[in-house]
Amino acid sequence: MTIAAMAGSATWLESNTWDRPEWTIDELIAHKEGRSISVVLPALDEERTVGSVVASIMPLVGGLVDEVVVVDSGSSDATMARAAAAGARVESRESALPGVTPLPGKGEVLWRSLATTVGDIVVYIDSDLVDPDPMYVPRLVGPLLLTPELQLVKGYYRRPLVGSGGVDPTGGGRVTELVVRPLVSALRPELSALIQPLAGEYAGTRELLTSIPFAPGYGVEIGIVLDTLSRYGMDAIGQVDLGTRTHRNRPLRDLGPMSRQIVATLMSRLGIEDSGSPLIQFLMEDDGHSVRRAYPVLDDRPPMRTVPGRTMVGVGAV
Ligand SMILES: O=c1ccn([C@@H]2O[C@H](COP(=O)(O)OP(=O)(O)O[C@H]3O[C@H](CO)[C@@H](O)[C@H](O)[C@H]3O)[C@@H](O)[C@H]2O)c(=O)[nH]1
Ligand SMILES: O=C(O)[C@H](O)COP(=O)(O)O
Repeated sequence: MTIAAMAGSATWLESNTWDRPEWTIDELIAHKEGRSISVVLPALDEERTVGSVVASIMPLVGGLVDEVVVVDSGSSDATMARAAAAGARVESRESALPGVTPLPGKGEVLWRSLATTVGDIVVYIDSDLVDPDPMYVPRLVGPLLLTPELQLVKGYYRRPLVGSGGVDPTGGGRVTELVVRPLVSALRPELSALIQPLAGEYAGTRELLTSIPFAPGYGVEIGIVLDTLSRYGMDAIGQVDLGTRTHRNRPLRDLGPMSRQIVATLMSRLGIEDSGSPLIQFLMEDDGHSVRRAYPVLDDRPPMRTVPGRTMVGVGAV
């Protein structure tokens, strides 16, 4: 933080951005003060990367981290076996929350993870990361452990885009830059200083995460950010520099449906009615085109603490 931040005259960007996180793991452990930390990886067909992401976190278990759980999203490949071999506890959607029929999507597994973990702080890490930095988790929990006002800490980073033309070192984050940040600046400008609102690497308090609804698909991250803002205000949100983050870049045709869902969730949080109409994609082929429709999901999962049988309060060390 800057001197202005420490003097109490800072903007949110100055006071709530940790741009040079240098805590040691031992320092962070000393600040746990009885709080437990769960790390959750959502995974759908990530057999190529999930093992190395788990392996980057396992050395923290028993010290800073209390449990590492991969929640599988219905994979048909060896994701669950690779995650278990790397040392994670692996849960299916059904085992994470028995008795509730699963919905498809990423938000669904993040929501279910709250029923099968106990940490006072929950850290989400995507499982498609390439060469993940072992300091992601320590950096994400640092602000939460040290700053009582915070409820949510998002990672931010440099984002390469790997394509047929090679690597563009800062070309990644296409949905973030072309859809989400422009909409945020139009509709919730106070969030404009949040560098990676869609980051899949973030940490929140159980108190926050169990008290808000979850969009079941790719709307989950923008939903969490907007709900945190409306319930707790900007002072409850922080962001921390994680360095460089490389992941599997999806083709443009997959990012349209993702964007359609994010727009629907964003509008619902702002009280703007969505038509519910699909995004219609015209996929050009050599001899014509095919048409694909992507419908947004407009219903949310309820706050986990309202689900029968789930009291969902922090229970201290695992
Ligand atoms: O139905 C799904 C889809 C994805 N995932 C997992 O979710 C993570 C991120 O999914 P991905 O399709 O790679 O998303 P990105 O293209 O990386 O999209 C960005 O934007 C999304 C929408 O905000 C966020 O969810 C992502 O974390 C963020 O990186 C990966 O571990 C996936 O295996 C699931 O578990 N279930
Ligand atoms: O966060 C995003 O904007 C999407 O995940 C797309 O990211 P990419 O352009 O780095 O693949």
